[in-house]
Amino acid sequence: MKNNDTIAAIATPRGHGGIGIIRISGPLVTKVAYVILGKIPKKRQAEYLPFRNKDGLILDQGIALFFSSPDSFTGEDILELQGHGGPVILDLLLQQIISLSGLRIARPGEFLERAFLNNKLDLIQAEAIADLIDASSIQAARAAINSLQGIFSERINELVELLTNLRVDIESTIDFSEEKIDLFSKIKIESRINNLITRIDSIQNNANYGCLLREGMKVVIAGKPNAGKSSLLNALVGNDVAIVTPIAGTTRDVLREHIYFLDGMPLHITDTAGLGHSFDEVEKIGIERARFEIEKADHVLLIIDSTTTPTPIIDQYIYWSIIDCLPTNIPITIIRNKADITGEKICISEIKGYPIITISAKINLGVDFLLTYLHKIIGFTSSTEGIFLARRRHLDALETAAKYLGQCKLKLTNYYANEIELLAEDLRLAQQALSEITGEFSSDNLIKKIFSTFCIGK
Ligand SMILES: Nc1nc2c(c(=O)[nH]1)N(C=O)[C@@H](CNc1ccc(C(=O)N[C@@H](CCC(=O)O)C(=O)O)cc1)CN2
Repeated sequence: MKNNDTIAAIATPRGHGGIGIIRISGPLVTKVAYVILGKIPKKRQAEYLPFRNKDGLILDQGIALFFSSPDSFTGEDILELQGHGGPVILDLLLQQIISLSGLRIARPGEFLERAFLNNKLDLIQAEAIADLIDASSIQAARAAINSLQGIFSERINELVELLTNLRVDIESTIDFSEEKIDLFSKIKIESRINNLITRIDSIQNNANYGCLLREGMKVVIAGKPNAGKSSLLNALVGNDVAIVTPIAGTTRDVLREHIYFLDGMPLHITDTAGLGHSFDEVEKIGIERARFEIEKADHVLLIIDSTTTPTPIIDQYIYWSIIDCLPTNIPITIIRNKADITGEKICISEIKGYPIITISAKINLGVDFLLTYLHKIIGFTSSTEGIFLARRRHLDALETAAKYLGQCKLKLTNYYANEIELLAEDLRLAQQALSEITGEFSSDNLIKKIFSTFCIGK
């Protein structure tokens, strides 16, 4: 797809800074250079020049950089005007540029979109740039760099190539035989499908990990009023973010979530209203919201006041009445709080398959132990070696591809020899799902949607 219009935008954040950059991309870049600089700068060489308006008035004095098509970030002609970083001066310069006919302000992500459409990078790499900019930890940034360098794309492309070869072989069988596979071919195809399944499984593991690094995990603290939910939140995030009082029901509404970085992975911790039975209208709304939060959780920390429940076994009623009203598919860890009062040892035990950790949130006893435990159950390490950042969209596509490969294998195992074209169809659908990850076969709508979430000037 060729773009005829030339786009311009301020590429640096708004505000006062040392340097501010305006980037222009498209066929009219040389015209802009003549108007603003009076010349076309030498390719890929920084030149210190006055930036003028149409009447020759100097607006700023800075560095100009010219990249000629196709050797540029977008693949088009690009001019960068690196001036002083003040909003007034940059706006004035940008106004001058877009007042030239054929020029307009770029949409968010449009430079990257053009780079993608001109095959400078694939969709994974474009997304990795956005994720690199938005990275909230060193580990997430490293993983984004890995994706940007093509580690993820390479693994998808390898898989697509193996799939294509297998499809070609199977489809030629359809063409030339009587749609039957002999036993020898069947075994060979089966081993090739198994190889694909193993590979996709390993990519899925890596991508799950990368997605966790990007999105983090949602941990919800739940429990009866006054069990110490807010104290636990404070102990975990390390400052007094929630109001803690000994009056039951202080947390009337769900508090905003707080982020704690566990080896670079964001833990989104939400403290909820007490899960008691309240007759107070305001508190009832809080409890409803708490349930809503719990349903979206990856992990629930169900906190119990150990002073009112001397041993977990005795007070089964309290545990199970709460657990019974929680969704069954979300892992729950029971936290026995207030060990400073009961003098209980910091430990981990288990009841009916639920892990129980004894702590004192108030005096910060066992909180590190709890974090180490969370760390372990997530299976998270701080190493980003070979880890690439992934998005939910990638996980969904990988799952679809894995589903079709699984179906294909099943059909082959059951040896529906006369359904060989169905095998080929499964492989085609698996390949299509994978190609959507890199953007090779993505719909225009999906591509527009992805790029529109990027920032202006990117
Ligand atoms: N001043 C400035 N700094 C920047 C960018 C930019 O656009 N301008 N970038 C923007 O995001 C990033 C760097 N990304 C870039 C990617 C490709 C090319 C480029 O010129 N590619 C050519 C030539 C490659 C080569 O010589 O090896 C090409 O792909 O053909 C430039 C910058 C970060 N820093």
